[in-house]
Amino acid sequence: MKKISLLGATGSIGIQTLDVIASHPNEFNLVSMSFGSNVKSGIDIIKKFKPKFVAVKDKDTYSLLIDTFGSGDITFHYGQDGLIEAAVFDDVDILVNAVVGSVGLVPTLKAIEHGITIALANKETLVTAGHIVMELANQYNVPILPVDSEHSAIYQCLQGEDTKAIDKLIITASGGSFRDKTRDELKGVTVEQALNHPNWSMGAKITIDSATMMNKGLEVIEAHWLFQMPYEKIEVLLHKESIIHSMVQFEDYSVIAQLGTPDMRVPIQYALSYPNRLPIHNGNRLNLSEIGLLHFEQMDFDRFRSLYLAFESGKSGGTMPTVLNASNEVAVAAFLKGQISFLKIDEIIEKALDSHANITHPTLEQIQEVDKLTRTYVQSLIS
Ligand SMILES: NC(=O)C1=CN([C@@H]2O[C@H](COP(=O)(O)OP(=O)(O)OC[C@H]3O[C@@H](n4cnc5c(N)ncnc54)[C@H](OP(=O)(O)O)[C@@H]3O)[C@@H](O)[C@H]2O)C=CC1
Ligand SMILES: CC(=O)[C@@H](O)[C@H](O)COP(=O)(O)O
Ligand SMILES: [Mn+2]
Repeated sequence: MKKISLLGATGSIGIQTLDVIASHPNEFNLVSMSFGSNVKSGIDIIKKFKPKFVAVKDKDTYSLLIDTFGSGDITFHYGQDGLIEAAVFDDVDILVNAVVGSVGLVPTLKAIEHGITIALANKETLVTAGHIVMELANQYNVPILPVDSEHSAIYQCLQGEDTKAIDKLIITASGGSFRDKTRDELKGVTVEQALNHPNWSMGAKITIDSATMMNKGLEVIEAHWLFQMPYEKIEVLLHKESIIHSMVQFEDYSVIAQLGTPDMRVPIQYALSYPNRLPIHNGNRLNLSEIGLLHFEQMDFDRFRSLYLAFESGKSGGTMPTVLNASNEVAVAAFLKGQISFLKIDEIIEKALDSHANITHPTLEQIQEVDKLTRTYVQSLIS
């Protein structure tokens, strides 16, 4: 029985992780969890899964939970300290980090220091401080198991392979909600249109990232760190069907791909059951003869400016990816609130990057400072 801590239980990945846990009660046990402000969903989850520890974002939600559940079997906490305690509670075996944004960084680092295996959905953590996370994971010999579908696909393709024989990683991209629009046609697009992803049902932030193609940019940086791969060996291919979740080309030019219907429970479950596989509950079998042709196109870096900015930030390294991530988080939140237009997202990120003096080998404290300053700077641009 693996003891699981789940950060972000009320989110898209969180709910699907709970489905995996519930469908394999002899394999997984939820002992600790966190959520933000979705109290109704949070209370339902607590009643169903009966975790021993629950962390929430703020004190008001914490007080409400104490009123609802009393101070008996479950320990409640809130804020950043709560998130960290939830991550490392009672020597859990696996931390599923499914919060959104760089708030997931410190809990991940603390869990690594406790020797807890990390199942990582929260890609912002690796983007903002990849070198620190990977160095610490090496030092404590802690596996970082990818949950992101493309990275899980690559991880699966690499099982039993010699990573030195990799020619390149090929990350597939659906193209997001506006993949068939020109940049000019993006001028008047609405939040509702942007949230309408063609293949995946996901949280709001990642769905907007997918529409700007920043999601793919973040994934390129995530792949760089997870697989220790130079950027020159990472390619992004437009693949509108989202059937091939990613591929690896080897030096003999053999290509190994992982395919499946778009169902995040598969990579989540693979991370939880690794190195074994388990049957998937109510899954959809991939039927290739029904699908017909699969299509691939090269990426247009002028059309998808965010992808270009992400590659450039990744190659520059240091604190540039931190600025990329923080400016994107603030710009996307502003777009979702109707404060800026869709095309302003790229523009703001580029301004933030242009105005930043890179710190080449930043400490955690420097990263946190740059993250904070970038957020303030971008807020000032917005207002
Ligand atoms: N959704 C998907 O299919 C995929 C997601 N990912 C990545 O996984 C991560 C989660 O994405 P997704 O599930 O879509 O996001 P959601 O927005 O659906 O869920 C985010 C979760 O984090 C909680 N949360 C948000 N802010 C805070 C905070 N400041 N402190 C504590 N908890 C917080 C939310 O709580 P509440 O709702 O209660 O406020 C919610 O439980 C992201 O990094 C995303 O890029 C990667 C691949 C696929
Ligand atoms: C399911 C998943 O992993 C998402 O990151 C998904 O890949 C988004 O799709 P695109 O960014 O390719 O549109
Ligand atoms: Mn992905």
